[in-house]
Amino acid sequence: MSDALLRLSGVACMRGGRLLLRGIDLTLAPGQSALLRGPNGMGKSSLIRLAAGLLPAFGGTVERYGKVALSDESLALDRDRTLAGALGFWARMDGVPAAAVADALSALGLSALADIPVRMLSTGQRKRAMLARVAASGAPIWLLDEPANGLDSASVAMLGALIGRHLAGGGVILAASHQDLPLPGALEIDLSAHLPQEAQA
Ligand SMILES: Nc1ncnc2c1ncn2[C@@H]1O[C@H](COP(=O)(O)OP(=O)(O)OP(=O)(O)O)[C@@H](O)[C@H]1O
Repeated sequence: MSDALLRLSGVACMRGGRLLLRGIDLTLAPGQSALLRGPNGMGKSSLIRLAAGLLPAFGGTVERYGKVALSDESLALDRDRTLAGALGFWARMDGVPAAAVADALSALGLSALADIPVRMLSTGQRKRAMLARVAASGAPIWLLDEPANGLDSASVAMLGALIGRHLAGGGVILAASHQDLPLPGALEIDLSAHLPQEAQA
Protein backbone atom coordinates (compact mmCIF):
# COMPACT_ATOMS: atom_id res chain seq x y z
CA MET A 1 0.00 0.00 0.00
CA SER A 2 1.14 3.54 -0.68
CA ASP A 3 -0.17 7.08 -0.21
CA ALA A 4 1.79 8.22 -3.25
CA LEU A 5 -0.02 9.14 -6.45
CA LEU A 6 3.17 9.30 -8.50
CA ARG A 7 6.50 7.65 -7.76
CA LEU A 8 9.69 7.56 -9.82
CA SER A 9 12.35 5.23 -8.46
CA GLY A 10 15.87 5.20 -9.83
CA VAL A 11 14.61 6.36 -13.21
CA ALA A 12 17.00 6.66 -16.13
CA CYS A 13 15.96 8.34 -19.37
CA MET A 14 17.33 7.50 -22.81
CA ARG A 15 16.55 9.56 -25.95
CA GLY A 16 17.79 8.85 -29.47
CA GLY A 17 20.23 6.25 -28.14
CA ARG A 18 21.75 8.76 -25.67
CA LEU A 19 21.46 8.41 -21.91
CA LEU A 20 20.18 11.79 -20.71
CA LEU A 21 19.44 11.34 -17.02
CA ARG A 22 19.81 8.76 -14.31
CA GLY A 23 18.95 8.27 -10.66
CA ILE A 24 15.70 10.23 -10.55
CA ASP A 25 13.75 9.48 -7.38
CA LEU A 26 10.52 11.31 -6.68
CA THR A 27 7.42 10.57 -4.62
CA LEU A 28 4.36 12.80 -4.78
CA ALA A 29 1.63 12.20 -2.21
CA PRO A 30 -1.73 14.06 -2.34
CA GLY A 31 -1.21 17.81 -2.20
CA GLN A 32 2.47 17.67 -3.23
CA SER A 33 4.20 19.08 -6.29
CA ALA A 34 7.63 19.08 -7.91
CA LEU A 35 9.32 21.35 -10.42
CA LEU A 36 11.92 20.12 -12.91
CA ARG A 37 14.70 22.59 -13.64
CA GLY A 38 17.54 22.48 -16.13
CA PRO A 39 18.84 24.12 -19.29
CA ASN A 40 17.49 23.44 -22.80
CA GLY A 41 17.86 19.88 -23.92
CA MET A 42 18.55 18.48 -20.46
CA GLY A 43 15.51 16.19 -20.56
CA LYS A 44 12.68 17.97 -18.71
CA SER A 45 10.06 17.26 -21.39
CA SER A 46 11.37 13.73 -21.77
CA LEU A 47 10.93 13.12 -18.05
CA ILE A 48 7.39 14.51 -18.14
CA ARG A 49 6.56 12.16 -21.04
CA LEU A 50 8.12 9.31 -19.15
CA ALA A 51 5.97 10.13 -16.09
CA ALA A 52 2.93 10.15 -18.40
CA GLY A 53 3.76 6.70 -19.72
CA LEU A 54 4.40 7.99 -23.24
CA LEU A 55 8.09 7.13 -23.09
CA PRO A 56 9.49 3.98 -21.49
CA ALA A 57 11.99 4.37 -18.67
CA PHE A 58 15.44 3.10 -19.67
CA GLY A 59 15.96 2.12 -16.04
CA GLY A 60 14.02 2.23 -12.79
CA THR A 61 10.26 2.30 -12.34
CA VAL A 62 7.38 4.75 -12.69
CA GLU A 63 4.24 4.13 -10.62
CA ARG A 64 1.03 6.04 -11.16
CA TYR A 65 -1.95 5.64 -8.84
CA GLY A 66 -4.75 7.43 -10.65
CA LYS A 67 -5.51 9.10 -13.97
CA VAL A 68 -3.00 11.41 -15.57
CA ALA A 69 -3.60 14.71 -17.38
CA LEU A 70 -0.79 16.12 -19.52
CA SER A 71 -0.30 19.63 -20.84
CA ASP A 72 2.63 20.09 -23.20
CA GLU A 73 3.27 21.87 -26.49
CA SER A 74 0.76 19.78 -28.45
CA LEU A 75 -2.72 21.27 -28.76
CA ALA A 76 -4.71 18.02 -28.34
CA LEU A 77 -7.94 19.87 -29.15
CA ASP A 78 -9.91 19.62 -32.39
CA ARG A 79 -9.13 22.88 -34.19
CA ASP A 80 -12.44 22.82 -36.08
CA ARG A 81 -14.71 22.43 -33.07
CA THR A 82 -15.75 25.26 -30.84
CA LEU A 83 -13.70 25.53 -27.67
CA ALA A 84 -16.61 24.19 -25.58
CA GLY A 85 -17.21 21.42 -28.13
CA ALA A 86 -13.55 20.36 -28.19
CA LEU A 87 -13.36 20.32 -24.40
CA GLY A 88 -16.74 18.54 -24.23
CA PHE A 89 -15.35 15.78 -26.44
CA TRP A 90 -12.57 15.14 -23.91
CA ALA A 91 -15.00 15.43 -20.99
CA ARG A 92 -17.05 12.57 -22.51
CA MET A 93 -13.86 10.56 -23.08
CA ASP A 94 -12.78 11.22 -19.50
CA GLY A 95 -16.25 10.40 -18.15
CA VAL A 96 -16.60 13.70 -16.30
CA PRO A 97 -19.80 15.77 -16.10
CA ALA A 98 -20.29 18.51 -18.72
CA ALA A 99 -20.29 21.05 -15.89
CA ALA A 100 -16.56 20.38 -15.49
CA VAL A 101 -16.00 22.08 -18.86
CA ALA A 102 -17.92 25.20 -17.87
CA ASP A 103 -16.02 25.33 -14.57
CA ALA A 104 -12.65 24.98 -16.32
CA LEU A 105 -13.52 27.63 -18.91
CA SER A 106 -14.50 29.99 -16.13
CA ALA A 107 -11.36 29.23 -14.08
CA LEU A 108 -9.19 30.18 -17.06
CA GLY A 109 -11.18 33.23 -18.12
CA LEU A 110 -12.34 31.54 -21.33
CA SER A 111 -16.13 31.49 -20.89
CA ALA A 112 -16.66 34.26 -23.44
CA LEU A 113 -14.72 32.23 -26.03
CA ALA A 114 -16.68 28.99 -25.55
CA ASP A 115 -18.32 29.22 -29.00
CA ILE A 116 -15.18 30.25 -30.91
CA PRO A 117 -13.46 27.58 -33.07
CA VAL A 118 -10.24 26.41 -31.47
CA ARG A 119 -8.26 27.38 -34.60
CA MET A 120 -9.12 31.05 -34.00
CA LEU A 121 -7.66 31.22 -30.50
CA SER A 122 -4.53 33.26 -29.87
CA THR A 123 -1.36 31.63 -28.55
CA GLY A 124 -2.10 32.50 -24.93
CA GLN A 125 -5.77 31.55 -25.30
CA ARG A 126 -4.72 28.17 -26.75
CA LYS A 127 -2.41 27.59 -23.82
CA ARG A 128 -5.25 28.41 -21.42
CA ALA A 129 -7.51 26.05 -23.39
CA MET A 130 -4.98 23.23 -22.92
CA LEU A 131 -4.87 23.98 -19.21
CA ALA A 132 -8.69 23.97 -19.17
CA ARG A 133 -8.58 20.46 -20.63
CA VAL A 134 -6.32 19.37 -17.78
CA ALA A 135 -8.54 21.09 -15.22
CA ALA A 136 -11.70 19.49 -16.62
CA SER A 137 -10.18 16.00 -16.78
CA GLY A 138 -10.78 15.09 -13.16
CA ALA A 139 -7.33 13.43 -13.16
CA PRO A 140 -5.47 13.61 -9.84
CA ILE A 141 -2.02 13.56 -11.48
CA TRP A 142 -1.20 16.69 -13.48
CA LEU A 143 1.91 16.78 -15.66
CA LEU A 144 2.57 20.33 -16.83
CA ASP A 145 5.35 21.01 -19.33
CA GLU A 146 6.04 24.76 -19.49
CA PRO A 147 2.47 25.62 -18.43
CA ALA A 148 3.17 29.37 -18.24
CA ASN A 149 4.62 29.66 -21.77
CA GLY A 150 2.77 32.39 -23.64
CA LEU A 151 0.65 33.43 -20.64
CA ASP A 152 0.28 37.04 -19.54
CA SER A 153 0.47 37.89 -15.83
CA ALA A 154 -3.32 37.71 -15.32
CA SER A 155 -3.34 34.24 -16.89
CA VAL A 156 -0.43 33.11 -14.71
CA ALA A 157 -2.49 34.23 -11.70
CA MET A 158 -5.41 32.10 -12.97
CA LEU A 159 -3.02 29.17 -13.38
CA GLY A 160 -1.88 29.73 -9.80
CA ALA A 161 -5.45 29.61 -8.50
CA LEU A 162 -6.10 26.43 -10.48
CA ILE A 163 -2.94 24.81 -9.15
CA GLY A 164 -3.82 25.81 -5.59
CA ARG A 165 -7.28 24.25 -5.90
CA HIS A 166 -5.92 21.05 -7.41
CA LEU A 167 -3.33 20.58 -4.66
CA ALA A 168 -5.79 21.50 -1.90
CA GLY A 169 -8.15 18.88 -3.36
CA GLY A 170 -5.50 16.16 -2.98
CA GLY A 171 -4.04 16.19 -6.50
CA VAL A 172 -0.35 16.17 -7.37
CA ILE A 173 1.62 18.14 -9.97
CA LEU A 174 4.89 17.47 -11.73
CA ALA A 175 5.88 20.52 -13.77
CA ALA A 176 8.80 21.64 -15.90
CA SER A 177 9.48 25.30 -16.47
CA HIS A 178 12.11 27.89 -17.21
CA GLN A 179 9.85 30.55 -15.76
CA ASP A 180 8.78 31.07 -12.19
CA LEU A 181 5.59 29.13 -11.63
CA PRO A 182 2.89 29.74 -9.04
CA LEU A 183 3.77 26.43 -7.40
CA PRO A 184 4.60 27.32 -3.78
CA GLY A 185 6.19 24.57 -1.75
CA ALA A 186 7.15 22.54 -4.81
CA LEU A 187 10.15 20.26 -4.51
CA GLU A 188 12.71 21.61 -7.01
CA ILE A 189 14.64 18.98 -8.93
CA ASP A 190 17.78 20.24 -10.64
CA LEU A 191 18.31 17.77 -13.47
CA SER A 192 21.97 18.74 -13.84
CA ALA A 193 22.55 16.66 -10.71
CA HIS A 194 21.27 13.62 -12.59
CA LEU A 195 23.48 13.59 -15.65
CA PRO A 196 25.13 10.29 -16.52
CA GLN A 197 28.70 10.11 -15.19
CA GLU A 198 30.40 10.55 -18.57
CA ALA A 199 28.43 13.80 -19.11
CA GLN A 200 29.51 15.13 -15.69
CA ALA A 201 33.24 14.55 -16.33
N1 LIG B 1 12.03 12.07 -30.29
C1 LIG B 1 13.32 12.23 -29.97
N2 LIG B 1 14.26 11.41 -30.47
C2 LIG B 1 15.55 11.57 -30.16
N3 LIG B 1 16.01 12.50 -29.32
C3 LIG B 1 15.11 13.35 -28.80
C4 LIG B 1 13.73 13.26 -29.08
N4 LIG B 1 13.09 14.23 -28.40
C5 LIG B 1 14.03 14.89 -27.73
N5 LIG B 1 15.25 14.36 -27.96
C6 LIG B 1 16.52 14.82 -27.39
O1 LIG B 1 16.47 14.61 -25.99
C7 LIG B 1 17.13 15.66 -25.32
C8 LIG B 1 16.19 16.21 -24.26
O2 LIG B 1 15.08 16.84 -24.89
P1 LIG B 1 13.91 17.45 -24.02
O3 LIG B 1 12.93 18.03 -24.96
O4 LIG B 1 13.45 16.43 -23.04
O5 LIG B 1 14.70 18.60 -23.22
P2 LIG B 1 14.15 19.81 -22.34
O6 LIG B 1 14.98 19.85 -21.09
O7 LIG B 1 12.69 19.70 -22.16
O8 LIG B 1 14.52 21.03 -23.27
P3 LIG B 1 13.88 22.51 -23.44
O9 LIG B 1 14.24 23.28 -22.20
O10 LIG B 1 14.57 23.03 -24.65
O11 LIG B 1 12.40 22.32 -23.62
C9 LIG B 1 17.55 16.69 -26.37
O12 LIG B 1 18.92 16.49 -26.61
C10 LIG B 1 16.73 16.31 -27.58
O13 LIG B 1 17.43 16.55 -28.77
